[in-house]
Amino acid sequence: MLTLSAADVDRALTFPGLVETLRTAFRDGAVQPVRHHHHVEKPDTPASTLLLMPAWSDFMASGSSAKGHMGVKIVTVSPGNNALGKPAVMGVYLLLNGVTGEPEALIDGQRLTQWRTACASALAATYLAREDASHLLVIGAGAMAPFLARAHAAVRPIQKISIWNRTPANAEKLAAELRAEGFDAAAASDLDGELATADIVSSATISPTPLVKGVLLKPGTHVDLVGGFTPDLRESDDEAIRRSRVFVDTRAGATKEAGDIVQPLASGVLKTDDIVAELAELTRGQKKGRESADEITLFKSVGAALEDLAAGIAVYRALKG
Ligand SMILES: NC(=O)C1=CN([C@@H]2O[C@H](COP(=O)(O)OP(=O)(O)OC[C@H]3O[C@@H](n4cnc5c(N)ncnc54)[C@H](OP(=O)(O)O)[C@@H]3O)[C@@H](O)[C@H]2O)C=CC1
Repeated sequence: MLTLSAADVDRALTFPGLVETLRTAFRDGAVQPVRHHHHVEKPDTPASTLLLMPAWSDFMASGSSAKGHMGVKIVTVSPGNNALGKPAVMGVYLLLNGVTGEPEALIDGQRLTQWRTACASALAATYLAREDASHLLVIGAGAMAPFLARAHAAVRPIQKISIWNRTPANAEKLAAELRAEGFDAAAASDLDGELATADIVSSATISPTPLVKGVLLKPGTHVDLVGGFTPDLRESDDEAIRRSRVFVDTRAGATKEAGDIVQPLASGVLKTDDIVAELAELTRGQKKGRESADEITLFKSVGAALEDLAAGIAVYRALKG
């Protein structure tokens, strides 16, 4: 069995490559049971969330077990980690042979998650962001943020990246990292001003209260919400939902787990039928993404085990020798 580190994952993947891998994976589908979502209470730090995310190749649909894989991600989200200077998301991915169940690779789950989440957002942006989107606002400067910047820049002609973060010093640090990679990136202090001018707003925070205020968004904006992963977390307000055509990674996940969708559904601001499409429907051409230059589109992701399986297979194939 291969043991693959974050550096191995970085070596194996490219942003345009993984976007296309995920496009194929969502189009073809995989078996992905509802993930286990456990709340781990602790006396002296905020509760952790423990997620168990299995998926396997849809052997019955393909009619062949020859090329399949099974896999499971064990991932935790511990908001208290930020105060310790550590990222909230930790995890491992175990890839198994689809026929025999033999372990094939144990992959750094944190890094696999960063790549597949960012590329799922970029995949959505290929359907939902304006083709000429050039100003990206990233909200949050944690582990996900640089991956979201790189992934969006791989699918749209991004000229300028603004980064707003609760702790400004972390936004400055990320901006410097992205500038060293050749991006025109700068930390921003005026979130409202940035929301009013950005073409793509990509948010990956653990904020319990909305940061993306819908009233400020300009026509044509694409909003990419990555952060909120429980019904009580929320990155966008009701007005953002009201003004947008709303898309999700999976209806099953987003309508159950994402506060940005669950809360407006509960209050009646959003109806189930208002969710235009999930990624599988976009990739299969069953539903259309952006329909006009002026509409505001909003994509909410909570993550899907199929993304980990597809990314895990891509890493394994690239490195197995
Ligand atoms: N949709 C999906 O598939 C995935 C979603 N996620 C989610 O994305 C989010 C970010 O993940 P990641 O970058 O790995 O996490 P990190 O822990 O590395 O970063 C957390 C970020 O959130 C900010 N933040 C934390 N608390 C608040 C708050 N109360 N108000 C405003 N900002 C806050 C932090 O700011 P500061 O620098 O000030 O601490 C930091 O920018 C998490 O919620 C995670 O669960 C992650 C992976 C996959």
